[in-house]
Amino acid sequence: MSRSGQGHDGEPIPMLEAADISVSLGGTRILSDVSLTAECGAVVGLVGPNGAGKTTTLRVLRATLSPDSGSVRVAGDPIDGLSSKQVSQRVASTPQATTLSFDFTVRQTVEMGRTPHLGRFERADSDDADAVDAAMERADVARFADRPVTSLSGGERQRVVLARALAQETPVLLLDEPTSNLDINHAVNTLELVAALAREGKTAVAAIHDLNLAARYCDELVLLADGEVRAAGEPREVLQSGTLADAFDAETLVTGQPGADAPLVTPLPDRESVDRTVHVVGTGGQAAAALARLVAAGATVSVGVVPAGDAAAERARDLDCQVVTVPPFAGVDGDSRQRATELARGADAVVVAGDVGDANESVVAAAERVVAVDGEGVPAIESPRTTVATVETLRDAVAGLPTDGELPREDRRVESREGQNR
Ligand SMILES: Nc1ncnc2c1ncn2[C@@H]1O[C@H](COP(=O)(O)OP(=O)(O)OP(=O)(O)O)[C@@H](O)[C@H]1O
Repeated sequence: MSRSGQGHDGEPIPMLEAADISVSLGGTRILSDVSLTAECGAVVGLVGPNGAGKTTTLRVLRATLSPDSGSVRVAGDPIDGLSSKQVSQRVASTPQATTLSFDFTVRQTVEMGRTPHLGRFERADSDDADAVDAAMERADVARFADRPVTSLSGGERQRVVLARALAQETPVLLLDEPTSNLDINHAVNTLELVAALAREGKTAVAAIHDLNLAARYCDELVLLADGEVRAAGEPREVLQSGTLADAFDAETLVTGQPGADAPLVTPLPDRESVDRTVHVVGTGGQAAAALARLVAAGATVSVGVVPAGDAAAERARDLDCQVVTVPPFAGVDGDSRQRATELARGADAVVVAGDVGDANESVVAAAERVVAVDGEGVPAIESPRTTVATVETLRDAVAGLPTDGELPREDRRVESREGQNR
């Protein structure tokens, strides 16, 4: 092993590196030119739909499957040049299905993790016992130590196989769906443990189905679909609606996780996209919620005038919408009002939500059609050009609008004033 951790050029050697891996099984191409790099101390998440090739990639990384082409290096050394014992001194893995069918106790099962450190027929010593105890403690299975593994629940067994991998004391951990059977508390604890192990210097590659847990706990993600890498990088770079639509064939809304610097992916029902341009006028949480719904529905959304830093302005920025902002407490200047008015005039509809403010009166007045989101601060406007909706029904209200205006502009102005005065 290249213990210095540095190559000849002074660059750090990745702890695990796969380059251009291709695999065919039963005559079918399963992986095509898959590459990934896990630096020392990193948690890399493998994400992607069922059948994408995550488990197959992990099998190649732990050398239980030889690729047709491509190479894997562990700490700089080609894995195919290592004996199986050497591989298991460097790489520990947990399988996807935890079928521990033999009637071993939890302790005996975790002790199996010490095998790569023992000579043939050599007995475990106190160092081994300490490693087993520590592993059981960290995976929260010490209290089951003397129970047969077959008596444990699926989630408890999953933690036992993690303990077995930890007892192996390898620099690399490969985890296939480590949280699939776990309740949310144990899922979070398990990934917190993986993150803590990484901070202590271990390198982990984990196949994780839950994109939000993956986003929160992985330094980097590799998105696989149809055996190919579709995106790789920091979670924020990888988890984007367009990329996810392509890989999962599903509509998602990507926003931010509360209390964490990580994206939040919300799957959305598979419905036809709303092909409308909408200008949102309003501030606060309700306007932010309205514009998120509209973006998720496929509408082209602009926002404003809105004070910079307002929830609606922040959400618009997150979702890459055109937004007209003014500095907080600065009032609306003529130029900003003019730009927002043009956006409203060019849109199929203006959606008013949350606190609209007097300064936006002319912006609303420029609208061909208005959808008022009923709620605190928004009057239930009634006029031929105005539809009232809730945030929940907003998508259908906008989808149902005609794209061609039917009302002459003079009428619109009158109705607008009526609407504003109530
Ligand atoms: N031995 C095999 N022979 C033929 N096809 C196989 C074999 N093993 C796996 N496959 C196929 O390879 C593809 C990738 O499987 P893999 O288990 O790597 O996907 P995955 O991303 O881990 O999926 P999941 O999220 O459902 O666990 C699947 O279509 C699977 O059916």
